[in-house]
Amino acid sequence: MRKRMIAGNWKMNKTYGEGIVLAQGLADELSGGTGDVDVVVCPPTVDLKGVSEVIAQASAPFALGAQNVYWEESGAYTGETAPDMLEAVGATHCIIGHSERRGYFGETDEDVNKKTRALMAHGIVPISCCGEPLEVREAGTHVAYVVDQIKRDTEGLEVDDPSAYVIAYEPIWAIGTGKTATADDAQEVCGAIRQTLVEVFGAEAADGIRILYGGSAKPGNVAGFLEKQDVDGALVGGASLAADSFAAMVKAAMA
Ligand SMILES: O=C[C@H](O)COP(=O)(O)O
Repeated sequence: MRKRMIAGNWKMNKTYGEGIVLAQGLADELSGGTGDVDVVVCPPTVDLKGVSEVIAQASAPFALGAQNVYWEESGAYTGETAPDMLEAVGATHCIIGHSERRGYFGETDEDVNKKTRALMAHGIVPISCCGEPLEVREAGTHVAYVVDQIKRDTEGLEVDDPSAYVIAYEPIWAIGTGKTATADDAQEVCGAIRQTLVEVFGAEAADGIRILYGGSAKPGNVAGFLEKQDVDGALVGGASLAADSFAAMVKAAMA
């Protein structure tokens, strides 16, 4: 049985002080616990340490995730962050391959593959994103597009603990647009991702890997996605920027 996961991607929002306030608000909202749901918040890099302290001080029932990582251990890579730097501030998860990083910063499937290996070597859970642009969806080739992405992103990988590797399917046309995929749209692609994971890792591992949906997910629509067989949670952007809406999504996942 896969444990549901609700992950919040703050993207490039919230200064240090604002991040502390949001994390504290979320700790208050979720003080009753999150039941059998894994909750992760992914603030900007400079906010990680502060949010980590809020989690520790408030015994908050959520984990800390980063939004990016570099695969080298250290060295002359200006502006980058190594896996052990994330570990040192308490990050246990890390988003990689988000379409915004792919689109604006040229991140490739090869990069995603290297980042996955680096994170896994440090025991940090990758939340590895995939998803098709609008023109691919309109051409009706979205399933093949995402399956190819998954095959490249996972090439040569070994997954010892399926619960420590997470995929997020985010159709690019649904991100921050208010235009949501239907739950059936999500299931179509998430089902194909699961099938691909069976081919890549075998049935047992594939059955334990969580697949999240992301793209204008909100308190009002998240339950519909979670009803689907191969959708195990949500990667939330805009609705994770307010404690009450994000907490409402966690509570919907607990129901
Ligand atoms: O990482 C999160 C996704 O890009 C979804 O963002 P959104 O919920 O604002 O559409």
